Amino acid sequence: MRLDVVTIFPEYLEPLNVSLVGKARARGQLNVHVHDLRRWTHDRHHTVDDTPYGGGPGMVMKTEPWGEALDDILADGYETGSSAPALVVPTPSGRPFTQKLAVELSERPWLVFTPARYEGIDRRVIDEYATRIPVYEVSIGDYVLAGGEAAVLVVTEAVARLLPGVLGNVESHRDDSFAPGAMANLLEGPVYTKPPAWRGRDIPEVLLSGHHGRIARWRRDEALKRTTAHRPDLIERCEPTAFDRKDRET
Ligand SMILES: Nc1ccc2ncsc2c1
Repeated sequence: MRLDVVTIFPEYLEPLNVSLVGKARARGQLNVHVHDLRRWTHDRHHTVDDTPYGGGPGMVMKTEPWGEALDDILADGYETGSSAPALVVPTPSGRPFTQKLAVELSERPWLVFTPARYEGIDRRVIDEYATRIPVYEVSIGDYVLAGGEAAVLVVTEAVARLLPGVLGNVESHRDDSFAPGAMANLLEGPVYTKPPAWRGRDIPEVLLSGHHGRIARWRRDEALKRTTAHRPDLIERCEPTAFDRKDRET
């Protein structure tokens, strides 16, 4: 997979050099190019924004630098053998970013991220490229951020870990809170490791029992408890399992 990120804060994307994404890049599973948008400005001040038409607070990112940047990046990708790019526009007004969308994005060969600052990018940029390639406008949540770079880090990690060979233990996907299966749509319950006792706190007995059926049931019960407490909206979406059917029979 090829990833391009166009930003006025390239240093914000340094975390893409470390950990899971960094290792995937080192192994050649991910090809990441971070571009400074100001490279495509031509004035002394490297201007990327201007006041909004219609008035109002803040500034809007100008069309010209984005257009020149995206044209160059797409041309470079095509020339070097990449194909089927999609634009990923991080924006608070986008569709919610979910595990399902992470899976969809992970199946694409090339993503071009356009994190904005200020009040956003002039709409004509997105409309222009939407005539050529798929555009995903994506929100990572309902809160105020200064820009979209943090969202690029979130989306990139969620997508990269789904790429074949990136996660060592193929089982790791199975237990994800939002991956398909018995624990789908449930929040993960508590986890424990050695030492067996710590400041007077022991490990739940069932986890030491070696009884895999009981352990699986306990984990699902704990996940149901946690989900009921923190995300009741997910409960009606979770799949009934053998445990639930037995409960209904008894
Ligand atoms: N403020 C804010 C909230 C969510 C979000 N998602 C992508 S960019 C962004 C910005």
